[in-house]
Order: sequence, then structure tokens, then C-alpha cells
Amino acid sequence: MTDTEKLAHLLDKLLAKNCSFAVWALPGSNTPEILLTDQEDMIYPSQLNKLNGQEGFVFAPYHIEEDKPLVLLKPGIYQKGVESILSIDVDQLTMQKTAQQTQPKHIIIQKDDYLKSIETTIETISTSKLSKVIVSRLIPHARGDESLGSLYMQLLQQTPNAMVYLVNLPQAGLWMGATPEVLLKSEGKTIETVSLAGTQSRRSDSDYSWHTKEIEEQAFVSRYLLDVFYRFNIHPYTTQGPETLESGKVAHLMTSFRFAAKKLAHKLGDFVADLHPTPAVCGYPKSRADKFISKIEQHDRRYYTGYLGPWRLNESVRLFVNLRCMEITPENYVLYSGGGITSRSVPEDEWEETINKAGTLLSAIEAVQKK
Ligand SMILES: C=C(O[C@@H]1C=C(C(=O)O)C=C[C@H]1O)C(=O)O
Repeated sequence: MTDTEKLAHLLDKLLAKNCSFAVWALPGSNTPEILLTDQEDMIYPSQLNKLNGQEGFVFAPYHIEEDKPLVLLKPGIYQKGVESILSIDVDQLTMQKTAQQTQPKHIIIQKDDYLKSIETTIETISTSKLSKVIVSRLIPHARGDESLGSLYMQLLQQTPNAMVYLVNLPQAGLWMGATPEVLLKSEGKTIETVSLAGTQSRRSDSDYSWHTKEIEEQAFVSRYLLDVFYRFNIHPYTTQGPETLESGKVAHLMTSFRFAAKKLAHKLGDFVADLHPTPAVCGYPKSRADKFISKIEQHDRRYYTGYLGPWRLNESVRLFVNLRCMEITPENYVLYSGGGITSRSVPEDEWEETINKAGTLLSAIEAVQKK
């Protein structure tokens, strides 16, 4: 067995025992890390700012509610690197009882209805103070008897510049994804956040030209970040971009913002709580967009467009927005995919965009199902 096969097998064993864990690899690292936790070592804070002084792995929903809590896995067992992870003796771990969780209802919208909802969104934007809204949908794909561990390893190999993760949590469910979007990175003396939006299909020659629609929709995110910076008195800061970021089957426009970590001493949780959700996943202005989403989307976003990642683990915070992700039920992979709608959107193109974005996960699933 190769190391990749051994790791896939270990993940399958953890899932068969229903262990609570998060396994992830940071963009460009190709080094998986794992955090395994007992039920007692899981915390459900009402807000991220209640996490000051704690460390672990955060898995946060789009909106924190009783049936979708913010979860912090404390580091029961933490290992980094394939060899260290393979040294975990899974047979010694006790089997976890299945949590009393009702299966979430996944509402699937057909193409015609999706196009209509995009038309309504464009109309509302053209006649109100709303400038941008992210509308999303669910894409189901039937599960076979393929190994989820192998699927994770396939996704990891296919998407090296994303945060590739798999989590199994009693209150949140089983989720996998490969997200390119940094919400917050804090290491040493610098904090970084990113404005990422605007999408086109990935090109083999990497020669991209961007149109007004994408430039504008990414600018809404940058502008919003500056509003948040103002509230937290963050100045000076440096920016890099907009530049193109390729990930999976698509490419985006991205600007990075960096500033001194001391600006947020003891306030990191408050900052993230304020930052989320950004107009990359909600819209602009934020509260109007959020209200509109709750009316136009029939499904519950659950953990899609929430955020996840190591929180103060080894002195570092690496949070990512939960995109290009799916919830895994006994029968299905339920992929979540959306896009930013502005007055310049074309409904048919927006439909295509959701397909392209889902392509990252679907191609990994198909590769494993074909084996
Ligand atoms: C909403 C998603 O992605 C977000 C929306 C984008 C867009 O509208 O162009 C681009 C990147 C992400 O910020 C998603 O992948 O589901």
C-alpha cells in the first residue's frame, strides 16, 4: 500500500467509528494535518468572540443557530504530516455513538426556477439600494460504494492551491471541500485578509482578461473590507492586487490586505465576527443582501459560506470561507455552489458558473467512482 492509500484507509476507519475529526491541508502545502477530539472536547460558543483564549479547529455555519452551531474542536490528538498521522492507532479509539441529529432537508431547485430567481435578483438590484447578492443552489450527486478517504486524497492531489478539508462532527455532519478563499490569516506579526470575487472558467494559457461585471463585484468586497478596517481602526495597511487566482476549474480576482497583528490584539474573534459574511458570499450592503437571500433561496446554506480552519493552533490562525464544498449524506453528495449577482449579470451565465464551480468536486468524485 502507498502512503496515500494508507491515509485514505485511516480516514475510512475514523469515519466507520464515527470519530469527530477535521483533516485539512493548507493551500500549497500538500501536508495534511489532523485534529481528533472526544465529544467532551468540543465547544459550541454562541459567537467567535467567545473563543478568546481557546485553540483548535473552527467549523462555523453561515448563520449560527441551534441546529447549526459554531463548533470548536479542541486538540485532543493533533498530528501533522502523513507519517505522523499514520502513527495514530485508530483501533485504540472508542467508537462514537451516532448523534441524535435529524437529517437536514436538502431542497434542490431546477434550472428554470434558478434562472427565474436570478432574474428577480437582477430586477431587485436595478430598482433598489441593493448592489450585489450571492445566490446559490444545491447540486446532488449519488454516492456509490467508493471510499471517502480515497475521495479526500483525490481532491487533495487535484486542488493543490486550495484548503482541502474533510470534517465529521456530531452537530454539523460530514463535509468535504477545497476552498480557495482566505477569510483571515494571522501568523507572527502580520494579519492578512482577502477580497475574492469575479469568476471565469480556468484557461490553459492563464491569459485572463476581466470585464466590468467581475471588476465591479470584486470591488464591492474590497470596499466592504475597508468599512470593517475603519471600525477596528486598522491603519496603515498594504494591498496587493487585484490579481488572478486560479483554483480548480475556475479563476477569480483577488486583492490581499495586510496589516500589523497588534492592531487586533485580543480582538481577533470580534474582527472575524464582524467580517463574516463578506460580500463575497452575502452581498452589498450586507444586511439588505442577507434579508434578500433568506427570501430568494429555498434551501438552508448550513455550513456553506461559513468558515473553517485552525484557530490559534501552533500560534497561527488560518480561516477559510467554506466554498466548493459538499455535505455528505448516506445516499448523496450534496454540493453547494453560488455566484455574485449584480445588475450586469446574465442568468444563463450564472447557471453555468455554478456548474463550473461545482466542477472541482465533481471531477474528483467521478475520478474515484470510475476506479
Ligand atoms: C459563492 C461562491 O463563490 C464566491 C463567489 C464568487 C463570484 O461570484 O464570482 C467568487 C468567489 C467566491 O467569493 C461559491 O463558490 O459558491
